[in-house]
Amino acid sequence: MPHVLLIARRAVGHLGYVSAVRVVSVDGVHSVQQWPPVETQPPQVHPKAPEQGAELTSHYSECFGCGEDQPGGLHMSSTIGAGHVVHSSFTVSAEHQGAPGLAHGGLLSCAFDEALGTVVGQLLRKPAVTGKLETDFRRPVPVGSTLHITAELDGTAGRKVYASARGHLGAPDGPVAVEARALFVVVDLEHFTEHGDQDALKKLRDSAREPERTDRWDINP
Ligand SMILES: CCCCCCCCCCCCCCCC(=O)SCCNC(=O)CCNC(=O)[C@H](O)C(C)(C)COP(=O)(O)OP(=O)(O)OC[C@H]1O[C@@H](n2cnc3c(N)ncnc32)[C@H](O)[C@@H]1OP(=O)(O)O
Repeated sequence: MPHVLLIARRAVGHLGYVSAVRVVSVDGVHSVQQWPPVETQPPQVHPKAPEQGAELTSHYSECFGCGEDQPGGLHMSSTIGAGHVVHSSFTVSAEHQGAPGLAHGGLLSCAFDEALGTVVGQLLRKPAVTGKLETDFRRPVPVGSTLHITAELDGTAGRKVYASARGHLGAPDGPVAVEARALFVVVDLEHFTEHGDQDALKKLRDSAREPERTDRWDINP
Protein backbone atom coordinates (compact mmCIF):
# COMPACT_ATOMS: atom_id res chain seq x y z
CA MET A 1 0.00 0.00 0.00
CA PRO A 2 1.44 3.36 -0.92
CA HIS A 3 2.69 5.63 1.77
CA VAL A 4 0.24 8.45 2.30
CA LEU A 5 1.12 11.44 4.38
CA LEU A 6 -1.40 14.17 4.85
CA ILE A 7 -0.59 17.25 6.80
CA ALA A 8 -3.39 19.66 7.60
CA ARG A 9 -2.60 22.96 9.20
CA ARG A 10 -5.21 25.35 10.43
CA ALA A 11 -5.20 28.69 12.10
CA VAL A 12 -6.70 28.64 15.57
CA GLY A 13 -7.15 32.35 16.07
CA HIS A 14 -5.11 34.15 18.67
CA LEU A 15 -4.50 30.96 20.64
CA GLY A 16 -2.00 29.51 18.24
CA TYR A 17 -1.45 28.68 14.65
CA VAL A 18 -0.29 25.17 14.08
CA SER A 19 -2.39 22.12 14.42
CA ALA A 20 -1.26 19.30 12.20
CA VAL A 21 -2.91 15.95 11.80
CA ARG A 22 -0.77 13.33 10.15
CA VAL A 23 -2.45 10.28 8.72
CA VAL A 24 0.15 7.67 7.90
CA SER A 25 -0.50 4.49 5.99
CA VAL A 26 2.39 2.12 5.46
CA ASP A 27 1.83 -1.48 4.38
CA GLY A 28 -1.65 -1.49 5.82
CA VAL A 29 -0.61 -0.15 9.23
CA HIS A 30 -2.49 3.03 10.04
CA SER A 31 -1.72 5.53 12.72
CA VAL A 32 -3.13 8.97 13.37
CA GLN A 33 -1.06 11.53 15.16
CA GLN A 34 -1.53 15.16 15.97
CA TRP A 35 1.59 17.22 15.61
CA PRO A 36 2.47 19.35 17.47
CA PRO A 37 0.64 17.60 20.32
CA VAL A 38 -0.38 20.89 21.96
CA GLU A 39 -1.50 24.26 20.68
CA THR A 40 1.47 26.34 19.70
CA GLN A 41 2.46 29.86 18.75
CA PRO A 42 4.27 30.70 15.52
CA PRO A 43 8.04 30.45 15.96
CA GLN A 44 9.64 33.88 16.47
CA VAL A 45 12.79 33.86 14.39
CA HIS A 46 15.53 35.85 16.13
CA PRO A 47 16.49 39.08 14.32
CA LYS A 48 20.13 37.93 14.29
CA ALA A 49 19.35 34.48 12.89
CA PRO A 50 21.43 33.65 9.80
CA GLU A 51 19.79 34.57 6.53
CA GLN A 52 18.42 32.24 3.89
CA GLY A 53 21.24 30.56 2.01
CA ALA A 54 23.76 30.93 4.86
CA GLU A 55 26.06 27.94 5.21
CA LEU A 56 26.35 27.10 8.89
CA THR A 57 29.63 26.30 10.57
CA SER A 58 29.87 23.72 13.34
CA HIS A 59 28.49 25.06 16.63
CA TYR A 60 31.16 23.02 18.49
CA SER A 61 34.14 21.33 16.86
CA GLU A 62 33.76 18.19 19.02
CA CYS A 63 30.02 17.79 18.40
CA PHE A 64 29.30 14.24 17.24
CA GLY A 65 26.80 15.57 14.71
CA CYS A 66 28.70 18.41 13.03
CA GLY A 67 32.15 18.74 14.61
CA GLU A 68 35.21 18.58 12.41
CA ASP A 69 37.33 17.34 15.35
CA GLN A 70 35.19 14.27 15.96
CA PRO A 71 36.58 11.25 14.07
CA GLY A 72 33.78 8.86 13.20
CA GLY A 73 31.21 11.60 13.84
CA LEU A 74 28.46 12.38 11.37
CA HIS A 75 30.23 15.47 9.92
CA MET A 76 26.92 16.99 8.92
CA SER A 77 26.66 20.29 7.11
CA SER A 78 23.66 22.61 7.09
CA THR A 79 22.31 25.67 5.31
CA ILE A 80 19.42 27.97 6.12
CA GLY A 81 16.43 27.46 3.85
CA ALA A 82 13.36 29.55 3.09
CA GLY A 83 10.95 30.07 5.98
CA HIS A 84 11.56 28.28 9.25
CA VAL A 85 13.73 25.63 7.63
CA VAL A 86 17.27 24.24 7.73
CA HIS A 87 18.68 21.85 5.12
CA SER A 88 21.25 19.37 6.39
CA SER A 89 23.08 16.51 4.75
CA PHE A 90 24.55 13.36 6.21
CA THR A 91 26.67 10.97 4.14
CA VAL A 92 26.63 7.49 5.65
CA SER A 93 30.10 5.91 5.97
CA ALA A 94 31.30 2.48 7.09
CA GLU A 95 31.64 3.82 10.68
CA HIS A 96 27.87 4.30 10.78
CA GLN A 97 26.80 0.73 9.97
CA GLY A 98 24.34 -1.37 11.90
CA ALA A 99 23.53 -4.24 9.54
CA PRO A 100 26.25 -4.89 6.93
CA GLY A 101 26.23 -2.03 4.47
CA LEU A 102 23.31 -0.24 6.10
CA ALA A 103 23.13 2.76 8.43
CA HIS A 104 22.50 2.08 12.12
CA GLY A 105 19.06 3.39 13.12
CA GLY A 106 20.40 5.05 16.27
CA LEU A 107 22.85 7.07 14.22
CA LEU A 108 20.09 8.10 11.85
CA SER A 109 18.16 9.35 14.90
CA CYS A 110 21.32 11.20 15.92
CA ALA A 111 21.48 12.88 12.51
CA PHE A 112 17.91 14.04 12.98
CA ASP A 113 18.63 15.28 16.51
CA GLU A 114 21.43 17.36 15.01
CA ALA A 115 19.30 18.72 12.15
CA LEU A 116 16.38 19.49 14.47
CA GLY A 117 18.65 21.04 17.12
CA THR A 118 20.20 23.19 14.42
CA VAL A 119 16.91 24.59 13.17
CA VAL A 120 15.88 25.36 16.76
CA GLY A 121 19.20 26.84 17.88
CA GLN A 122 20.05 28.78 14.77
CA LEU A 123 16.63 30.30 14.07
CA LEU A 124 15.49 30.99 17.64
CA ARG A 125 19.03 31.60 18.97
CA LYS A 126 18.07 30.30 22.37
CA PRO A 127 19.83 27.47 24.18
CA ALA A 128 17.57 24.43 23.98
CA VAL A 129 17.99 20.69 24.54
CA THR A 130 16.14 17.71 23.15
CA GLY A 131 13.40 16.55 25.51
CA LYS A 132 11.82 13.97 23.21
CA LEU A 133 12.76 12.61 19.78
CA GLU A 134 10.62 10.26 17.72
CA THR A 135 11.90 8.68 14.52
CA ASP A 136 10.12 6.79 11.72
CA PHE A 137 12.41 4.65 9.57
CA ARG A 138 10.74 4.21 6.17
CA ARG A 139 13.52 2.80 4.01
CA PRO A 140 16.97 1.31 4.57
CA VAL A 141 19.78 3.83 4.18
CA PRO A 142 22.89 2.27 2.54
CA VAL A 143 26.51 3.09 3.35
CA GLY A 144 27.75 5.62 0.80
CA SER A 145 24.39 7.28 0.36
CA THR A 146 23.56 10.83 1.42
CA LEU A 147 20.49 11.70 3.41
CA HIS A 148 19.15 15.17 2.60
CA ILE A 149 17.31 16.33 5.70
CA THR A 150 14.95 19.28 5.84
CA ALA A 151 14.09 20.34 9.38
CA GLU A 152 11.51 22.95 10.24
CA LEU A 153 10.16 24.76 13.26
CA ASP A 154 6.54 23.82 13.85
CA GLY A 155 5.67 26.04 16.79
CA THR A 156 6.41 26.99 20.36
CA ALA A 157 4.49 26.72 23.63
CA GLY A 158 6.31 28.53 26.43
CA ARG A 159 9.74 26.90 26.76
CA LYS A 160 8.68 24.03 24.51
CA VAL A 161 9.74 24.11 20.88
CA TYR A 162 8.34 21.61 18.39
CA ALA A 163 10.23 20.75 15.22
CA SER A 164 10.02 18.04 12.58
CA ALA A 165 12.20 16.79 9.74
CA ARG A 166 12.23 14.54 6.68
CA GLY A 167 15.23 12.81 5.19
CA HIS A 168 15.32 12.20 1.42
CA LEU A 169 17.58 9.48 0.11
CA GLY A 170 20.20 10.38 -2.52
CA ALA A 171 18.80 13.77 -3.52
CA PRO A 172 16.74 16.59 -2.00
CA ASP A 173 13.72 15.25 -3.90
CA GLY A 174 14.61 11.58 -3.44
CA PRO A 175 12.32 9.14 -1.65
CA VAL A 176 11.67 9.79 2.04
CA ALA A 177 13.73 7.33 4.08
CA VAL A 178 13.43 8.75 7.59
CA GLU A 179 11.13 11.21 9.36
CA ALA A 180 11.40 12.61 12.88
CA ARG A 181 9.62 14.89 15.30
CA ALA A 182 11.08 16.42 18.40
CA LEU A 183 10.33 18.51 21.44
CA PHE A 184 13.13 20.83 22.49
CA VAL A 185 13.06 22.64 25.82
CA VAL A 186 14.64 26.08 26.16
CA VAL A 187 17.08 26.08 29.07
CA ASP A 188 19.24 28.61 30.92
CA LEU A 189 22.95 28.63 30.16
CA GLU A 190 23.35 27.15 33.67
CA HIS A 191 22.15 23.87 32.16
CA PHE A 192 25.53 23.66 30.42
CA THR A 193 27.70 25.30 33.07
CA GLU A 194 26.31 23.10 35.87
CA HIS A 195 26.22 19.79 34.01
CA GLY A 196 28.83 20.20 31.27
CA ASP A 197 32.62 20.04 31.19
CA GLN A 198 34.24 23.35 32.17
CA ASP A 199 37.33 22.92 29.97
CA ALA A 200 35.20 22.08 26.95
CA LEU A 201 32.97 25.10 27.63
CA LYS A 202 36.03 27.35 27.81
CA LYS A 203 37.26 25.97 24.49
CA LEU A 204 33.84 26.71 22.98
CA ARG A 205 33.79 30.25 24.41
CA ASP A 206 37.29 30.93 23.09
CA SER A 207 36.49 29.66 19.61
CA ALA A 208 33.31 31.75 19.52
CA ARG A 209 35.45 34.86 20.15
CA GLU A 210 37.68 34.23 17.16
CA PRO A 211 37.37 37.35 14.98
CA GLU A 212 36.73 35.40 11.79
CA ARG A 213 33.64 33.75 13.29
CA THR A 214 30.56 35.54 12.02
CA ASP A 215 28.20 33.22 13.86
CA ARG A 216 29.16 34.06 17.42
CA TRP A 217 26.72 32.99 20.06
CA ASP A 218 24.83 35.91 21.45
CA ILE A 219 24.86 35.07 25.15
CA ASN A 220 22.60 38.02 26.04
CA PRO A 221 20.44 38.44 22.95
C1 LIG B 1 22.38 30.27 22.00
C2 LIG B 1 22.54 30.49 20.51
C3 LIG B 1 22.58 29.20 19.74
C4 LIG B 1 23.34 29.33 18.39
C5 LIG B 1 23.30 28.10 17.53
C6 LIG B 1 23.29 26.81 18.25
C7 LIG B 1 23.15 25.64 17.31
C8 LIG B 1 22.85 24.43 18.14
C9 LIG B 1 22.89 23.20 17.35
C10 LIG B 1 22.69 22.07 18.30
C11 LIG B 1 22.71 20.76 17.51
C12 LIG B 1 22.80 19.61 18.46
C13 LIG B 1 21.45 19.17 18.90
C14 LIG B 1 21.55 18.09 19.91
C15 LIG B 1 20.70 18.40 21.06
C16 LIG B 1 20.76 17.43 22.17
O1 LIG B 1 20.97 16.22 21.86
S1 LIG B 1 20.64 17.90 23.78
C17 LIG B 1 21.12 16.41 24.67
C18 LIG B 1 19.99 15.49 24.97
N1 LIG B 1 19.02 16.10 25.87
C19 LIG B 1 19.29 16.24 27.17
O2 LIG B 1 20.34 15.91 27.68
C20 LIG B 1 18.19 16.86 27.99
C21 LIG B 1 18.13 16.20 29.36
N2 LIG B 1 16.86 16.61 30.04
C22 LIG B 1 16.83 17.72 30.80
O3 LIG B 1 17.84 18.38 31.05
C23 LIG B 1 15.48 18.13 31.33
O4 LIG B 1 14.62 17.02 31.43
C24 LIG B 1 14.80 19.20 30.42
C25 LIG B 1 14.54 18.67 29.01
C26 LIG B 1 15.68 20.47 30.36
C27 LIG B 1 13.44 19.58 31.00
O5 LIG B 1 13.61 19.84 32.40
P1 LIG B 1 13.10 21.20 33.08
O6 LIG B 1 13.90 22.35 32.58
O7 LIG B 1 13.08 20.96 34.55
O8 LIG B 1 11.64 21.43 32.52
P2 LIG B 1 10.30 20.58 32.74
O9 LIG B 1 9.38 21.42 33.54
O10 LIG B 1 10.58 19.17 33.20
O11 LIG B 1 9.79 20.50 31.22
C28 LIG B 1 9.40 21.67 30.52
C29 LIG B 1 8.18 21.31 29.70
O12 LIG B 1 8.59 20.31 28.74
C30 LIG B 1 7.81 19.12 28.89
N3 LIG B 1 8.67 17.98 28.67
C31 LIG B 1 9.93 17.81 29.08
N4 LIG B 1 10.40 16.61 28.68
C32 LIG B 1 9.39 16.02 27.99
C33 LIG B 1 9.25 14.78 27.32
N5 LIG B 1 10.24 13.89 27.27
N6 LIG B 1 8.07 14.50 26.73
C34 LIG B 1 7.05 15.39 26.75
N7 LIG B 1 7.13 16.60 27.37
C35 LIG B 1 8.29 16.89 27.99
C36 LIG B 1 7.32 19.17 30.33
O13 LIG B 1 6.13 18.40 30.50
C37 LIG B 1 7.08 20.66 30.53
O14 LIG B 1 5.85 20.99 29.92
P3 LIG B 1 4.92 22.18 30.55
O15 LIG B 1 4.68 21.82 31.98
O16 LIG B 1 5.73 23.46 30.38
O17 LIG B 1 3.69 22.16 29.69
